[in-house]
Amino acid sequence: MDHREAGIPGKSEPNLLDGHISHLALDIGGSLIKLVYFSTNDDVDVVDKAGRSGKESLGKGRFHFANFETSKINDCLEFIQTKQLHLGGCRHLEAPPTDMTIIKATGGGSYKYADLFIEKLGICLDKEDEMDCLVAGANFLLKAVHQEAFTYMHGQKEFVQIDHNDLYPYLLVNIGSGVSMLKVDGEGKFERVSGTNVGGGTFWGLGRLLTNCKSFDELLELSHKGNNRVIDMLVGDIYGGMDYSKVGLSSTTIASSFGKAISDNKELADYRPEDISRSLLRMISNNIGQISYLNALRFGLKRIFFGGFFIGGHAYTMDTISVAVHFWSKGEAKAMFLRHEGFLGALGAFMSYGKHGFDDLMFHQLIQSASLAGDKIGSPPNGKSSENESIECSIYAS
Ligand SMILES: Nc1ncnc2c1ncn2[C@@H]1O[C@H](COP(=O)(O)OP(=O)(O)O)[C@@H](O)[C@H]1O
Ligand SMILES: CC(C)(COP(=O)(O)O)[C@@H](O)C(=O)NCCC(=O)O
Repeated sequence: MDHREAGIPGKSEPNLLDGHISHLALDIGGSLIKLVYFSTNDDVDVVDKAGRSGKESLGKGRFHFANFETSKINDCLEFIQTKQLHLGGCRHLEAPPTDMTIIKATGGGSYKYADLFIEKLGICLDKEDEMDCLVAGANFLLKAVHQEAFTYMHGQKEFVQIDHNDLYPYLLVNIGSGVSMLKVDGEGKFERVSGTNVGGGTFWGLGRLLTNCKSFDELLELSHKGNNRVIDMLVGDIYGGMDYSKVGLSSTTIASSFGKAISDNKELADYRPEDISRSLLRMISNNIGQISYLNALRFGLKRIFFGGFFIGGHAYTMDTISVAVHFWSKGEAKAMFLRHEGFLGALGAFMSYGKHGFDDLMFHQLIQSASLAGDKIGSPPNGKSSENESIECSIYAS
């Protein structure tokens, strides 16, 4: 479990149980469950449509992020129970107090596990469409959070200044278990233009079988120490060490991922797991980068934002995707990454509280609260809460 919360430098961590958890939203995906919740100490007076007033826990506070493996859903239920996050669901002012708590949720698991949430926590999952949520989450982050988007190439990270008047259209590529590609034209205006079944689940699934790794983080760690050239067939391997310059292929370009394995006369056990992992990571990242660019080209899009937990802020993954986009677009298109890349769906589900019962929910005055170190921008690969991050903001109901 990776749990990121609070952490404004120089400020003390809030005791969440003392504070007020106002809302919880979930994204239950094929691999991971993502939680976003908002904590505040303020109570805000709200007036419902019939003119009745009541207290609603919106105000100045912060978003917190946590994630669990979907296969360990019971840990997630326990976390929600222990932190009493489910008490911060949405209950319409008109509703009698005995009514079941409603929690916004998205992802396939919001259907698959709906009964389990009712049974274990008495929570009714209010399902929101996954693609709607991804887009809402991405638009929110891009518009509201300072230094959210960045480019990453050859070890260089550069934050991208987002011009709110010139954000659309863009291509959103969400790399989860599988990959969805969406052309985004505005708030709630988008089309899912493509996807691929070769995604994060493929890396983890194939990698586990080929290396016997016990965790995703272990597999990723291996890739850092590997050399893909041991297994990949390069252009130079085919062309006697030379470039194939007539078509723009250098000798070091991968001609065929895993291609060396056909002629090496070796068994799986003869290859180092490190090299297998690196080759696999590169194959999948490169393929996604290429398909993304081709879709951007289809619609004349210059900007491609990548989300999803597969990226997880990992330098080598981002580098490979960026190089692929750069290579195929001849430098015309840019791959951009998001700091909260794994939480687009969950944030989008959170935003959807605004559609039901809190019509005028407005997100205001967002302040980035955490400074990030090194090249690890997203969740720590080992799943430990070594990096604290949250988004501090104010929410007003009016
Ligand atoms: N701790 C982890 N356990 C499993 N997969 C992880 C982990 N951290 C990152 N991943 C990667 O993230 C992918 C899931 O990304 P995510 O955006 O959460 O998709 P989904 O919504 O399908 O769960 C996995 O398939 C895997 O490649
Ligand atoms: C089915 C999904 C939308 C589910 O989302 P996920 O849990 O992978 O984040 C996604 O896995 C996907 O888009 N797969 C690719 C399917 C395809 O276009 O071939």
